[in-house]
This record gives sequence, C-alpha cells and structure tokens, in this order.
Amino acid sequence: MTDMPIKLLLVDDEEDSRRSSAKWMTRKGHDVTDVSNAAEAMSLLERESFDVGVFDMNMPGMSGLELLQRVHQDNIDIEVIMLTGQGTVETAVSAMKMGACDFLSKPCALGDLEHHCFRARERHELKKENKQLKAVISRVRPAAKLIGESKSLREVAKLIGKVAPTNKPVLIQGESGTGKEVVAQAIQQASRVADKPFVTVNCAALPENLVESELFGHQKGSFTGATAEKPGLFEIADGGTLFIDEIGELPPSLQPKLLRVLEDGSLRRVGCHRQRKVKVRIIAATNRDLQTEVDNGNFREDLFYRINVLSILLPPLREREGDINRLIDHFLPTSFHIDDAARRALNAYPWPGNIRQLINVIDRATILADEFEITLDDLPTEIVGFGHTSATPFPIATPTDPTAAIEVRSAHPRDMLGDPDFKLDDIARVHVLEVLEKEKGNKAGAARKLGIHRRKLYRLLDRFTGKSDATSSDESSACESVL
Ligand SMILES: Nc1ncnc2c1ncn2[C@@H]1O[C@H](COP(=O)(O)OP(=O)(O)OP(=O)(O)O)[C@@H](O)[C@H]1O
Repeated sequence: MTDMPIKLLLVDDEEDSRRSSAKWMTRKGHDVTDVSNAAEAMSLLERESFDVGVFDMNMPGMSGLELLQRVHQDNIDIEVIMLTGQGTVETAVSAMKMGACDFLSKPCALGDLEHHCFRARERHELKKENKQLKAVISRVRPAAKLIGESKSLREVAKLIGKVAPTNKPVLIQGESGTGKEVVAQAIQQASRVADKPFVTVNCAALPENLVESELFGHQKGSFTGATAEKPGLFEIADGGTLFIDEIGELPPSLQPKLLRVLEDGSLRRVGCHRQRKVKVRIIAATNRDLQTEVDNGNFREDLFYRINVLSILLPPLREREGDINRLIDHFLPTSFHIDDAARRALNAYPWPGNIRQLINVIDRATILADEFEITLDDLPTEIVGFGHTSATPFPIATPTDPTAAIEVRSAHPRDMLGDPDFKLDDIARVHVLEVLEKEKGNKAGAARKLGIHRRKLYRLLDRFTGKSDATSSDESSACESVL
C-alpha cells in the first residue's frame, strides 16, 4: 500500500514552493493537482476525490484553516496536512484541533513532504477500512459450504476454481434456492480479494426508489429522508466483491449507471456532483433468463455482455444425483435419525424450491418429529403425496405379503403361544402391530408401551412389514396401512 501513488491536492498561493512540491511528488509517481487558492480547491473537492490535501495556512481570501473547516463541514473524505509559515506550536495545535492530521513547517524538505503524505494516506485508508468493516459487519452472513458431489455440482466447483482468480465479472444463473449466493461466496473465498469485503445486495428485495441510493450512496438532503450522507454499497465493497443478486430486477434507469462502474469504476452518489472511483469485483446472479430479458428489451444488451464475461449455470437440485442424501445428512442435526421411507420420499420429490426448500422441510421435520426420529408423518403432504401420484413412486408401507399379514392378524398372540407352527417373530409381529394400533399409530407411544427404544421399533417394523412407515401423514391411517 505504501508505494501506491497518492492522489494529492496541493493548495498554496506561493507559486515557487507549490510548483516545486508538485513537480517532486509527480516525479515520484503520485497523482498531483495543484491550485493557488482555497476557492478553487473547494470547487475541485466538490467534483473529485483525493487521498491527501496539503493546505497552506496563510492564503489571501479563504485561509487554509477556513478551507479545512469547509472540508469538515461538508464531510469531504480527505486527510489534510497544514503547511505553516511560522511553525509555531499554537498554530499547529489549532490546525490539528480542527481536524488536520499533521502539519509541516515551511520551507519543508521534499523528502519530508512525501513521507508525511504517505502517513496521511495510510490514515485515510485505515479510516476507510474501518468504515467499510463496520458497514460490512452489519451485513455479514456466515459463508455456507457448497455441499454435494454430483457430477453437475463438481463441474460447477471446477468452474469456480477457474473464474475465481480472474477478477472479472461473473454471472451466476439458476433457479431460486439453488445456491447462487453460496457459489458467489465460494468465488470470493477463492479469489485474490478473499480478505476484502464481500457485500451483497438483492435488487428484488429493495423498493425501486431506494436501489440507486443503496448501490451508489447519497448526499445529505438529496431526497426526502436523506438526513445524513451515506456511502453506497459500491464504496463499501471497494477493493472487494459486490454480489448483486436478482440483477434482472435492476430498474432500467439504473442500468447505465451500473454499466459505467463496470467500465471504469466511476460513480456519483445521488445528489452529488463529485465523481468517485472504486475497484470492485462484480458477481451477479439471476433466476431469470437474462438473454430473454435482453431480447424483450427489459435489460440492456451492453450491460448483459459486460456482466456475462464468465457465467455459471447452477443446476436445479433434482438434477444433482445423490446430493439430496448428502444435503439431508449435512443439515439434519446429528441427534436426529431419518427413516428410510422419509428419505426415499425426499429423494423422489422434484424440489421446485431447491436447496432452500429442502432445508425448510428438514427444519420443519425436526420440530414435528417424535423423539428425534423423522418419518413420513413429519413431512409435508405434498412431498408424501408426490410419492403416491408420481410416475416413479417411492416405495410405500404396504405389507410385503398382505395375505400373511391378514392370516397372522386373525390369531391373537395368546392363542399363538405354545403353538409350534408360530415362530417367535410372528408373535412379536402381531403384538407390536396391535400395540401400535392401540396407540393410534403413535410410534413414540407404542415404543414406550413395548418398553423399547423408538429406533428399535422402527427396526422391528422394517423387519415385519418390509417398511418402517406408512403412506399417510395421519398417524392412525399410518397404522392401518402397516397392518
Ligand atoms: N450446495 C449447497 N450446500 C449447502 N447449502 C446450500 C447449497 N446450496 C444452497 N445452500 C443453502 O440454501 C439456501 C439458499 O441458497 P442461496 O440463497 O444461495 O440460493 P439462491 O440461488 O441465491 O436463491 P435466490 O435465487 O432465491 O436468491 C441457503 O441457506 C444456502 O446456504
């Protein structure tokens, strides 16, 4: 950072010293603008951003101290070093009290000037970083790990590895809930700016009239409600990554402004003439077909080409073979067990809401489950019902041999006892199923009555019926179908 060029504004009415300082600093590779009076400096500061300003204290018209005061009143983001002719302690102290970060006595050695400017710039960067961090921390969501090993997801992971280090814009497309934000986080984590801010914004979640000020910031008083100046998310993400979710929802009026930032990193806050520069890596996501949006005239073609430099198409969950089981095992708390029928039902369902929906269903099931055992009864009816009506139904709980079930059921365990034609399993089976029926299909209750753990009851049901569960979410009908 120390050897990066400083964007410097020199304000001094003494032409010789100003010119020689400007020449020296320019030769050292810095980006220097020099003006001879405070009024000119002020109008420049309204239009452009600088890292450091070196202001002469005594100038005709507006003095250096008055200029400093204006800078603070207008909240201009710049570190100021005062140049004082007299070099008295009093003047230096008053300048520092007014917000200058440093002072130099005239004539000052040119090497000293550069050294002090570097220090001021460092302070400027630290303050900026601090502001960014505060803003980022308030928006931080812990990064999720990309779970899944299906072929299609492995291809996505490979692509992430390729696009991450490039710093180019990336467009992630996929249905809602497929993990576009997770992919964006993975790209950021594997990028060269992994330690820099990762800021997210969802264009669909913001009221249209706020999108511009959220993205680009605003000046105090620029619209009703703008009671204080506010940096936009581009400034907050400066040096890092901005994830723009649902970019297809970006109002057409703002698309040229976004294109501009993508082209040369320049932007203006709402109600402000000053142009600012940012360096932000853009990752955009959409669940709309952006090409169609372009064809229909809803999305600018030039912007589409700018953000679609590298694109990742995220497959829906139903096309990720084997991943449903991996996701279940990942999201299900370890204290819970899911039975085979429920697992089969989850695997057979097409998941229109993708991983987000699967997580919600698992969360719901953990609340409804009896004694940490997730069964079909704990799943939403559309998932259980899908098994009934789908072309590839998941196996449902009907007895493996219904005739045998009826036969055995006709005998009471008492009558079976001592009869060499009955195996112990037959007696146990009738007893277990009867208790279950008496408990109206409540497996937790039945297990308690039988004096066994619920898991053991499931294993027994598996053995007796070939299944551990029933077709309906209704407990009593579950019991009937088992029988
Ligand atoms: N492969 C994955 N592994 C683990 N968690 C995932 C995976 N994909 C998605 N998730 C989780 O699923 C939820 C939805 O993911 P995310 O918000 O990234 O989806 P999205 O595609 O951006 O959705 P939308 O289009 O609605 O914004 C999040 O809780 C996320 O952590």
